[in-house]
Amino acid sequence: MFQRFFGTVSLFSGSRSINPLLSSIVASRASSSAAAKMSLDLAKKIAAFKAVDEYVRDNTVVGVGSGSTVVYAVQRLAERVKTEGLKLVCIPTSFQARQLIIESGLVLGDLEQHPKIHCAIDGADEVDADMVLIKGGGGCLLQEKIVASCADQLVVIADYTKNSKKLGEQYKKGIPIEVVPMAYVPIRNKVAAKYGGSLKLRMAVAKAGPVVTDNGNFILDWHFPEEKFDWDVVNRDIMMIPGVVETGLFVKMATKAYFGLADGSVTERSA
Ligand SMILES: O=C(CO)[C@H](O)[C@H](O)COP(=O)(O)O
Repeated sequence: MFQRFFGTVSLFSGSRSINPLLSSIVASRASSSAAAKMSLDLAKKIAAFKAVDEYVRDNTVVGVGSGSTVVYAVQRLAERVKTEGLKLVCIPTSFQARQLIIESGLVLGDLEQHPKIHCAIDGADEVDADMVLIKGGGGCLLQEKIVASCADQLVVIADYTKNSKKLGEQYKKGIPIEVVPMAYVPIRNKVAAKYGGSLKLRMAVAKAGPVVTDNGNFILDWHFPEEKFDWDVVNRDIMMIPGVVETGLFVKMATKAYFGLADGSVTERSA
């Protein structure tokens, strides 16, 4: 059947001849996935630009989140500093954020000098109808939550794939839980026994073994069962287990969320 459709294609035999029909299918798949990525990137960018334009004021301390959407927020911050002469101090939430701040020529600060942040701008893996967030897909949840907790306002920037009615509807990788390495097995067992589902130790991609966070810890991704949870209670419960450092559940923290859409517009949700 394969041969009838594609002719005697030699993809698997090492010959250089590729059937024109097959190569056009491959090319069109590649171009549609490139188009999808472009539309997601545009969605991230417009959400990030809008958040920076609407929330960042002169002479303020700004928390800088982590992830691919935050790259656009930093780009806009740097543009506004240059064109409007804004005086900002930027507090990073990760090694990545620190590098972005430095490379963009923004002023780098820390919580020792600036324990009070006016506005933190950060991405999210999912935002539900009550503005509960899953964060930590990029493994930076601990510092992100610390910075958010010091901010008057936490503004979320995201593309349309992060907008959900209920957690788990869009984001399928579970709730990240940062744990002290020696405790990952008992924590895994305790969370599963109390709430069900399964917890997976997050493994590194370009290194053998587990992901090690910026703080030297491991991450368990909790694939929770499909039921109605009170996330505030769940978050508190998990935080009580010895060895848990932080969860990626951000409950009652976000002030505002901006979702960039594929058509170039932005929708908003407020707490
Ligand atoms: O929580 C995070 C990192 O720990 C990120 O904010 C989250 O993963 C979203 O990232 P992106 O903007 O790349 O979609």
